[in-house]
Amino acid sequence: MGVEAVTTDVPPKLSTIEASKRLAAWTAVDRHVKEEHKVIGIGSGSTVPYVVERIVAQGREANKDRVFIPTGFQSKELIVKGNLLLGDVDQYPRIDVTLDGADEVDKDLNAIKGGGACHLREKVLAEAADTFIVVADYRKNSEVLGTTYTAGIPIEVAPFAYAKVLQNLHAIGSPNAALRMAQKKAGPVVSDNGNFIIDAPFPEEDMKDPYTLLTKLKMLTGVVEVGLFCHMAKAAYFGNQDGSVTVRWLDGRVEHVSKRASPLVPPEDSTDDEPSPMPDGPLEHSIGNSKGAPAVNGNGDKA
Ligand SMILES: O=C(CO)[C@H](O)[C@H](O)COP(=O)(O)O
Repeated sequence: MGVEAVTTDVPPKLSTIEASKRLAAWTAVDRHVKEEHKVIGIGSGSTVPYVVERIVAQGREANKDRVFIPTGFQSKELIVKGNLLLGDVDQYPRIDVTLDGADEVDKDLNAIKGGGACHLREKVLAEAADTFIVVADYRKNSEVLGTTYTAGIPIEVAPFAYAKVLQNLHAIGSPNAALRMAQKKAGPVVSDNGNFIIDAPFPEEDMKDPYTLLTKLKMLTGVVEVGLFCHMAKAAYFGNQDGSVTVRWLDGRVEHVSKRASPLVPPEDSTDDEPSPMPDGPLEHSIGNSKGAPAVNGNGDKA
């Protein structure tokens, strides 16, 4: 039996930012979590609960023979509370699709991740997936990384090596790199893997070439993983304030899904669409890029 058509109950009123997160998450789930997908990676952060909410709404039948792989404590809880089957990447090193949040995404779909200190497991699940999809609100959609997320690049380090790595980071261009301290505990944040996190801000010139920076940081002995995800996501979905969704694809296309096509808009509301910054095409959304990319269908496959 196929994925059930999801009824769009009018959801509770949310703040604009929360509504944008939900919009991005629901649109991405509707397009990328298909009947044939049986192993699904679930990321971390405040957008991911909406991902799980939408997957649960596909119904018991759709989810009964699926297994869900978490990226940490939070997503494990979401999976368990959603009555979904919990699995581990040990058992399922190949994942059909992983959906995750991000702290910031640049125009080339590079992302900063690790604001929640989960980026080691997040990167493993992103890499293990045939398709990795990022979901976020409009504030995360940037030209260059480090524009809105200014805390620095999250770097997971072996506790034994943290002082040495900090010294290395100060020497290679991040003088303000610092150990992330816990809020309601004396001492550092400890990741789900028992490691420490360093936040390392770098100047814009480094952030413009995140792949080079990533390779440099990964070479430091004691670094376990770096919260720069380069060339990994197939697409990033950003929920906008006006109820539309901007989708950036890995090949450079930028798609605008109008409010009219949103899973959140009940049919009777579909005519009072606000003017869209980009024209609506015949597929209820428009695609544009400077390379004149071909039209795509709702899954991002060539139409
Ligand atoms: O990388 C992450 C955790 O390590 C999160 O995905 C990232 O921090 C985004 O979270 P949010 O959706 O709450 O902004």
